[in-house]
Amino acid sequence: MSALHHSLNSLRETFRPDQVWPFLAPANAKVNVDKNVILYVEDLNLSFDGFKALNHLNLYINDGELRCLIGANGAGKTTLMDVITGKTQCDSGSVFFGQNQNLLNKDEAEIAQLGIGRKFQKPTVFEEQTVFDNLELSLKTDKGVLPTLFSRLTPTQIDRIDNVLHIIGLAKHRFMLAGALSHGQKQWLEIGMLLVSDPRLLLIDEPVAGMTPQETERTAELLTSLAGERTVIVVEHDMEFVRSIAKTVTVLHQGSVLAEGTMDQIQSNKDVIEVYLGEQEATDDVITEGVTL
Ligand SMILES: Nc1ncnc2c1ncn2[C@@H]1O[C@H](COP(=O)(O)OP(=O)(O)OP(=O)(O)O)[C@@H](O)[C@H]1O
Repeated sequence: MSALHHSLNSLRETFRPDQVWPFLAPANAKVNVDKNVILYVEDLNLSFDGFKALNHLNLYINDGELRCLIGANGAGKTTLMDVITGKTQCDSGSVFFGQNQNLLNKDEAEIAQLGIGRKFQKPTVFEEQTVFDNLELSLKTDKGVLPTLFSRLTPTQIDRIDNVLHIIGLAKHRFMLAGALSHGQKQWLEIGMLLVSDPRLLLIDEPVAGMTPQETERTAELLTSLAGERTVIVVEHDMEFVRSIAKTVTVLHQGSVLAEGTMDQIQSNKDVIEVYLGEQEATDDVITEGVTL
């Protein structure tokens, strides 16, 4: 890059509107986590034609934790994520991001801008674009940054993408077309596409479905490394994977929290055993050690 380009980029960065006028900056700086809780879900209810998908659900997530959310099909996991991210409206209850941000009066875009990123189960990367371009596109369409789709990347933005490429382990593949990546690598790229906007809270749906054992192991490392600085909620059916990453597990059942604790506590929990024994008996599965979820 020429010296002139470099100076122009620095100037552009210095006078970026959101840096000159703080009210244009991404709102995630304004989340109050003084009490160390980043997500408060209280007495949440949602019925579909009389069927209670969410039923007096209470959930508290600490800032920086990695929480796993498990439960049988239809337990309400996706519906809960939909309400948190503004995709679906609840009937009653409250959802706060930090102590001060009421998510129920915000739309999907505002919630994303506050610093909540969601990754759905299926990767939706742009297959015809390179790994780097996918990340660049995400950065430029990040609603926290003013529209810059056709402008050059600033040095800060390039650094941010480089940093994300290293975090997701795709630095060597930056010029590869996303379509040529393995399934696992596509999932990591999509996590990277969230990371470029520096979210505070990541909601990740079934990250290891369809992955090889090696990819699963790498994903466990990745998600574990993301927690701390960020908060991560993972919805997952693969219990071995959950055991490998989770400190605290929340079990949902019929739209409510059935149990919460370490994986060992969950597997020996009376209510969990009762519910899952019933379901296991119905499907004639064999339970070998504690309860198989
Ligand atoms: N838009 C909708 N209209 C009607 N019923 C719905 C709707 N969305 C969800 N449901 C129902 O609400 C219940 C909870 O569904 P949800 O998808 O949240 O479960 P889940 O725990 O995510 O299950 P899975 O593990 O299969 O993804 C299910 O019985 C589902 O059929």
